[in-house]
Amino acid sequence: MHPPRILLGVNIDHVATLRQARGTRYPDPVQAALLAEEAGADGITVHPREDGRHIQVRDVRLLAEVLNTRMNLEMAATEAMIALAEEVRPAHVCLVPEKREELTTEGGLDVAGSLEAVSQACQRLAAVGCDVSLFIDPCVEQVEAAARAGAPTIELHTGAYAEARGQAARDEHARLVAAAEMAVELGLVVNAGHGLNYHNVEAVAAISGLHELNIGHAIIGRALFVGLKEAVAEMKRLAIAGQEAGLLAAVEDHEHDHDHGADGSCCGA
Ligand SMILES: CC(=O)[C@@H](O)[C@H](O)COP(=O)(O)O
Ligand SMILES: NCC(=O)COP(=O)(O)O
Repeated sequence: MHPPRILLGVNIDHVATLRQARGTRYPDPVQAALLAEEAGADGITVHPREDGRHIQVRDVRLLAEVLNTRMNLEMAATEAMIALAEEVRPAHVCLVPEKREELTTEGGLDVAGSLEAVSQACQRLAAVGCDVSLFIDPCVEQVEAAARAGAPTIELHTGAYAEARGQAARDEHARLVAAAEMAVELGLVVNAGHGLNYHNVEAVAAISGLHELNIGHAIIGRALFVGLKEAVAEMKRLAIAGQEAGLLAAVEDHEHDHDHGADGSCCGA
């Protein structure tokens, strides 16, 4: 059976980065979100940081009123952010680690090391109807902890894969494959994101069991040259093409195993 088409969540943080750089009223991330939806975005992701460097609380409140798809609110599990989520009740909340001095999210949430606190945050958010996801590194320990914390969804941090080259990139890809496989076995919904771009997205979309990719920086960067709608549509085409290629490769592997025996012996002719 063909799995559901992979979804694309568009992160619009960096539209707000440009606005905040001058303290102007433009470009407005809310306008960007509506255009991204028109171009085929399946959801809109925002990450209001504690230091207010891009997305503002005003943006989150307005988006909650006007979005036609779903909001994925990425946030640190602080009291202030949980209160905001309880107020606006986004469809999805993704809990992420946050450091003021970081340029961008450096690693995944240490769910294994803070199981009690993460479980409590998950319960509070689920109580107001949010589907909670945990942004974690692709490692077995964190995937298992996410399942124990009671989150229905994880988002695998693809940053290390995106930054690696050559054999290191293949190794990081293999970690993502293994983490996704384990998460699916544990009954989790599996998303992925961070640092994905027009060159590396297909290999990630090809990973079996992925539900959604969340992509921002590369799309907003490309939008400068081709327009936001085209940038979103192009990314969506690549994600779907990647998923199709992954499915085809899985069928070919299966046929190869059938013809040759899973142990390599030949049983075809
Ligand atoms: C959690 C994550 O991977 C992204 O949302 C990322 O944090 C985008 O926001 P920044 O660019 O502010 O890191
Ligand atoms: N969670 C990842 C995300 O929302 C987008 O990250 P990036 O594409 O801006 O690196």
